[in-house]
Amino acid sequence: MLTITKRLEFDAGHRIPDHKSKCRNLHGHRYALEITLQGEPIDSPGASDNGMLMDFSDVKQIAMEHLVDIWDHAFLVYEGDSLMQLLLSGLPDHKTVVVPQIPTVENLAIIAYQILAPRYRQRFGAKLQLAKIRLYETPTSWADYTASN
Ligand SMILES: Nc1nc2c(c(=O)[nH]1)N=C([C@H](O)[C@H](O)COP(=O)(O)OP(=O)(O)OP(=O)(O)O)CN2
Ligand SMILES: [Zn+2]
Repeated sequence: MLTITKRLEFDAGHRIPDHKSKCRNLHGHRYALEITLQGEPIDSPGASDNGMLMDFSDVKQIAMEHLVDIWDHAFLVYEGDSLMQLLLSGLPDHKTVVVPQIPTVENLAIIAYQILAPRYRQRFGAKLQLAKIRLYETPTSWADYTASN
């Protein structure tokens, strides 16, 4: 099995509304997103991406367009966190992203996978698949979400 991994970083705010301790407070993280793709090297002599699963710049471009540019410097708020949504809606031009689950690193890794998997599939077909998303919330805390197949 052959995989490649591209790492991107972004900053975002969140809170975990029911948390027993400090994470119920508004705070932010420098998240690191590692995108792992599985497939076979392209065999197309003379092509720019010959010998690659996918050009790392294309891996990055897709993730930036569909996820990282949207989440970077945003506040990620759970759709059930109505108090927080009310507060954020009062801030003019605030960058808020409503997510369908509580924004733990586990749930954000799953959401990132669900957003990105079809994008890579659309551009590069069935020969390539998004095998894993690893999302670091802090340098010592992360979640992995792996394709089930
Ligand atoms: N399983 C999870 N546990 C926690 C999550 C989470 O998303 N999933 N999130 C938080 C907080 O949001 C925050 O990330 C604190 O995490 P923690 O690793 O405790 O951060 P610290 O900086 O305090 O950790 P160090 O041990 O100092 O590196 C809490 N738990
Ligand atoms: Zn946190």
